[in-house]
Amino acid sequence: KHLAAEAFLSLGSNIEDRLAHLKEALELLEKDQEILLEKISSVYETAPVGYINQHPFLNVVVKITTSLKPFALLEHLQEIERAGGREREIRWGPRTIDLDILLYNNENINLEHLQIPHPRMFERGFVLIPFYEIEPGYQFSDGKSIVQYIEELTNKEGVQK
Ligand SMILES: Nc1nc2nc(S)n(CCO)c2c(=O)[nH]1
Repeated sequence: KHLAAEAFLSLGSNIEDRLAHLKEALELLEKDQEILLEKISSVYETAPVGYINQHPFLNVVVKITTSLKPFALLEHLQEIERAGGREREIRWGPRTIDLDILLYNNENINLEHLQIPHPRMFERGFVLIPFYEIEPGYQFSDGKSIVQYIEELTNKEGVQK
């Protein structure tokens, strides 16, 4: 596998057998000839954000190396979501499995169907904490560390409560 790029993905599931859906998605990622799983975080149970009265999610963050370019990677992830039987009826509705691209090398992409870095990742504890677990020393292009983003989020949430 010629794996040129490094990327981070967030995986989440909040219906049926959540753990089985996560495992299935990880197996499909690993089976993909163009994706190599480098690191997988622990599984975190997290309160749903962005949508009310949903069931709690199970989330992980994974580090991959891949020969796929960003759009091709997005397509492969959408194929895994479909394979996981994702019901797209309700936007933000319950989902069997959700795969988001968080980062792709140091690239900045801002298109309608693809924004990298993921636009909401810095407000999501369910992304930042697992990310920190597998890559504590990550330096973002703005020079900030993952710890600084966690502190900012914690302070903000502190203020809100
Ligand atoms: N805790 C939690 N809340 C979420 N809200 C949305 S939308 N999602 C799907 C990810 O875009 C999640 C999630 O994965 N975990």
